[in-house]
Amino acid sequence: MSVTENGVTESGVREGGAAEAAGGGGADTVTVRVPAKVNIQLGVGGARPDGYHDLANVFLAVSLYDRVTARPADTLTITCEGPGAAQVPLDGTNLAARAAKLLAERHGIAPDVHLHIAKEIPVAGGMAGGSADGAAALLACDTLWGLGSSRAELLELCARLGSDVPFSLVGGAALGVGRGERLTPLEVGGEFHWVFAVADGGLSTPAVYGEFDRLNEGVRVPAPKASEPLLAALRTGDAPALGAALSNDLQPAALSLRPSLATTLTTGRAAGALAALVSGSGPTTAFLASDAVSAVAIARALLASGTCVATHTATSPAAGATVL
Ligand SMILES: C[C@](O)(CO)[C@H](O)COP(=O)(O)OP(=O)(O)OC[C@H]1O[C@@H](n2ccc(N)nc2=O)[C@H](O)[C@@H]1O
Ligand SMILES: Nc1ncnc2c1ncn2[C@@H]1O[C@H](COP(=O)(O)OP(=O)(O)OP(=O)(O)O)[C@@H](O)[C@H]1O
Repeated sequence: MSVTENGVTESGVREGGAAEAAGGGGADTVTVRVPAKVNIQLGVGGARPDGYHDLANVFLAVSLYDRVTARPADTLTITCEGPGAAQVPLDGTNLAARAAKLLAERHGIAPDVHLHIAKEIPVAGGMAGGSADGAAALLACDTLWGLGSSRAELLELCARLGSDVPFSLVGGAALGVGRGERLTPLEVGGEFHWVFAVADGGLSTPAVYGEFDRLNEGVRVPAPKASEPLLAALRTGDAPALGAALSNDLQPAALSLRPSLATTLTTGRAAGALAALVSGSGPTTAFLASDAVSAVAIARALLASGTCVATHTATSPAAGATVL
């Protein structure tokens, strides 16, 4: 695994101390594991006056995880390792840092903590990697500082950090409405197998929503609504039916900004995927497989095609943020 270690304080001063980057386990450290998500339906309405879009967002957590370790420190510092770590900001804009500050502020304490992020979730990939780290940091700091916040209190803070953050805390499957932050848990009747193809470089979520608005200029975008056939397929664990019902209203916008993703989608379908779609705002593409063996074959074909830089196989549902 490639490792990038950069200890930087909130004011941007680089620290030494790669030793800070150790995993959890000791009495003074708390490690939280947190999953990535794929949107199995992303229904997007027209732009709201506040710049957000109303969604019918069916989230599914997948077994691809970041780990966030919190340990006491003199000031708030962040380190990050793993693929894409060089693209992760280590200052106060990191969602994990923002989470620690928000929680500390709520309790009138100083956010003096070192947060180490072990990253597996693609950065700026449409799989809610930053959101996952925000949710994980909230739970890790709450545990480290012995605050005992309720689930409702944590969810309220998650929603302030970002639209995807509440789902990273709860995991499983859920329908998100409003800007995606108001969740109703969904029943999942079986295990689903996925392949994720990581693209070269990321896509900015606001840019993809902006492209959605541009493509829909002059069009009356209907209010989004969760698909009944999709929810039924999820409930019964029926992979072919789920494949037939997958949809992402942001996909045309992501493909418009990154046309090469169309070839990745075609390659995965040709390799036996039940269905293929862009994950959230992209550019990661998601492929539903009929079983674990097929998933490995699809991942191999995608990598061999050169249309992506890495692949991950994963299953769903996966548990939300969990203290290890
Ligand atoms: C594409 C998704 O990942 C699907 O789950 C999410 O909708 C994005 O969620 P997120 O990254 O947590 O987004 P936020 O941090 O809340 O918002 C970032 C930006 O995305 C756009 N945004 C986000 C959510 C939403 N319902 N409508 C939007 O238009 C807005 O431009 C916003 O300023
Ligand atoms: N902990 C973090 N991990 C990754 N990126 C972060 C983090 N904190 C802040 N960022 C910033 O957020 C941007 C988006 O990264 P992120 O990995 O969350 O994208 P994403 O997975 O596409 O998000 P989403 O699916 O929620 O729209 C990055 O380009 C980076 O500048």
